[in-house]
Amino acid sequence: MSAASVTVRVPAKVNVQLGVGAARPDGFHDLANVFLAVGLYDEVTVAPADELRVTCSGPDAAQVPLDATNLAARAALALAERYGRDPAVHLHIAKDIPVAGGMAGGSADGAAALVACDALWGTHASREELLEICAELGSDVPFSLVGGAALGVGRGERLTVLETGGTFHWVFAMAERGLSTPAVFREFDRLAAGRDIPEPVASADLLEALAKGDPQALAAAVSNDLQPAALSLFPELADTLEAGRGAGALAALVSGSGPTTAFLTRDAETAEKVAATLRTSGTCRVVRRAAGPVAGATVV
Ligand SMILES: C[C@](O)(CO)[C@H](O)COP(=O)(O)OP(=O)(O)OC[C@H]1O[C@@H](n2ccc(N)nc2=O)[C@H](O)[C@@H]1O
Ligand SMILES: Nc1ncnc2c1ncn2[C@@H]1O[C@H](COP(=O)(O)OP(=O)(O)OP(=O)(O)O)[C@@H](O)[C@H]1O
Repeated sequence: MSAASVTVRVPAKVNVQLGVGAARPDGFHDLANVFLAVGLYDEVTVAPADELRVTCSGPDAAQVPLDATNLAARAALALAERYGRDPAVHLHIAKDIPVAGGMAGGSADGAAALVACDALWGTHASREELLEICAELGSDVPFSLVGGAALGVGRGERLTVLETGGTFHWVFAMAERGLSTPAVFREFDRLAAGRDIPEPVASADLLEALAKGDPQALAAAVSNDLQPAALSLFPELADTLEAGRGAGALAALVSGSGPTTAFLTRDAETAEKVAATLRTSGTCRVVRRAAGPVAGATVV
């Protein structure tokens, strides 16, 4: 690409707590969503072109839409509209984050494209403006911009940055097929029917474990209210969770809306052992290791 291109690197996320409230009148759910950015990355490169165009490379590229529904394209269009720019750019996504895996891959590309177009066009949008556009694009998009660790409330888009006292080592098992986020929330509603759903609140123990950088304490506090819904739609994930627990993970949970499963380990060596066991378990498609927190969308 020409010298006038800009590349932004953006991480995946895991939800260490996903507290879900009852469905709101607008169909969304109030959340207590504790995000941790982990070192699995997409890279979005933007360069001037004759028209808005999206391309994608990587093992899951065939599953990524290349039309105006792509979150990277939507981000470019949103920024162009706000600043009266011509949105004619080529956006290339080098995708390493699993697609429809509950790791905010599309959201990551939206945040990355926004930062890349802002740099390419010299629009110098403020952090607040960028976060506002991110929230319009999707509930997870603001966190992809910010990275690190954060509590998201409302739809998950209203963020408070959290302190972390160390690095946490994770293993991620990608499943044979994806799960649709709206379908998982719908299944949550079905399973919750007739029950009183309390307001979700962030766990004080969990926030303390993050602040201390204590993996054992974090493992005792992680939770995901969408996990029963994801397991209901994808029962085989229980075998993956069991294989990881058996291999020595401190905690095993579904990542966000799934179907990627996440395994928190004591240290990097244990992560390698858990990854090796999962790879031969026959319960998943691909196994990756990643540590977090890491920075959000960053120009490289
Ligand atoms: C499951 C999580 O990934 C956890 O971080 C997010 O809550 C989902 O974030 P996302 O993919 O950015 O979601 P959005 O694109 O905003 O919404 C997709 C769909 O998920 C459901 N949704 C999402 C967020 C939320 N707080 N309540 C919901 O019910 C809605 O059906 C919505 O139509
Ligand atoms: N840039 C993109 N990369 C991947 N999927 C995209 C992108 N833009 C739009 N999509 C659409 O979004 C759907 C969900 O993909 P994504 O990888 O974001 O899921 P996810 O990681 O489960 O999301 P989340 O964790 O935020 O709920 C895809 O099936 C695809 O149709």
